Amino acid sequence: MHTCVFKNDARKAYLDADGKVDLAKIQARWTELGKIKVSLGNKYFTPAVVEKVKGLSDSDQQRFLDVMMGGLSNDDSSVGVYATRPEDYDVFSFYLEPLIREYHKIEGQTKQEHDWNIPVGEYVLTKIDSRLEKVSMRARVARNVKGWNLPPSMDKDERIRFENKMVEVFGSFGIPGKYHSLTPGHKNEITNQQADELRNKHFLFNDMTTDNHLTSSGVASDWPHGRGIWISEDETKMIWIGEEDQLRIISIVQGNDLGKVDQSLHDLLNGIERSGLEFAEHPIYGVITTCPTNMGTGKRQSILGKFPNITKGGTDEKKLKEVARSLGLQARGVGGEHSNMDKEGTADISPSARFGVTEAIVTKRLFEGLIKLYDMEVQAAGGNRQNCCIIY
Ligand SMILES: Nc1ncnc2c1ncn2[C@@H]1O[C@H](COP(=O)(O)OP(=O)(O)OP(=O)(O)O)[C@@H](O)[C@H]1O
Repeated sequence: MHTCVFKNDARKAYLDADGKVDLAKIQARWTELGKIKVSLGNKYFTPAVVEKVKGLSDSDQQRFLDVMMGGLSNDDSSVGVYATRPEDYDVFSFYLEPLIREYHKIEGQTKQEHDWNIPVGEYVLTKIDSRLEKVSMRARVARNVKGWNLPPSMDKDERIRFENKMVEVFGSFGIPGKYHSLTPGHKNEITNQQADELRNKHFLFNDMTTDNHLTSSGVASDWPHGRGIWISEDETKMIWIGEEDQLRIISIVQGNDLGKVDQSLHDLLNGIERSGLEFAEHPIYGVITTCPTNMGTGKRQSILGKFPNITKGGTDEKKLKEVARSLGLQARGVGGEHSNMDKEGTADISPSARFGVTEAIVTKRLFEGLIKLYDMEVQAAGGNRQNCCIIY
């Protein structure tokens, strides 16, 4: 079995005998990785960046190393950097800005705008196919709260304090629900079996210590302390604590109107904001997230659907991924990112863009992309709609 390495051990390879950051060792590792796969973290670690880093204080150099730990520790990273605190996006902008621009395909001046004005009754899936009556629809936003470190650099005490702060918020924000904690000894602690049941329902995130990207970057440190999930009584709204971001605010609705899942998510988000929590926001990049790929809206909206013809009975999931990419969408397996599709080609489809688009545009792109994707599924079935078993 693949063993995961934790940040404090992994970072030792990039320190000198006095415990200071050794830029030459970092440079050598990026060069080595470049022969396997060029991540954005690697591509933008230029000689000019090295010169800038030399001028930083010792503690900022240590932070800079932390930012790159995920990329340095994994051969398969495509981005490979995580912010460790909201200020990283300014302190290390000489490195992160070009990377963010490339990932989000931003040219010229861009300032993130927000727009939750998403029409209900417009993006209705039965308009695409009448059988898309009851589809699993999900929308989530990533959020972090001002004044706290981001998960890669929280220590155990900060993680536990953050969880308890959120438990107070859940008691006051007016939506009936229950908090389930993974923290040993927490008053709301659940058993491993209960946690697995929540995972099977697609509610709870996976054990983070099984993912080397999360362990090596420090995101998974102190697992399972300070981790948990709040779930509304009607099980349509949930909030993750302590995963890649401090908060993942989620709605899952079974139905066919994409606008309804947005409405549900926005109600939840407003409830949290009413409690007085202030989210970390950047004047240009929008909401601050641990991974630069989520900056902007922090929103990912998806549906679960079956694409047995494009994927040739699940044997060619690469094809679905390619087709989806050409439509500005991303296709994942149903177990979350990096999971595989089944023999019916069941996939989680979401728009890729998060930055430089509004929340409303994300929903519109999902709907418009699905029109084309289902059309391609019908074509792959030889034009016979009845050969497409599209429901999850
Ligand atoms: N439309 C959907 N309906 C129900 N569950 C879903 C849907 N889309 C995704 N999920 C589930 O949500 C869980 C989280 O997925 P995943 O980790 O890929 O995404 P995420 O929360 O958006 O975070 P990230 O993009 O950082 O990985 C998984 O269990 C996945 O199956």
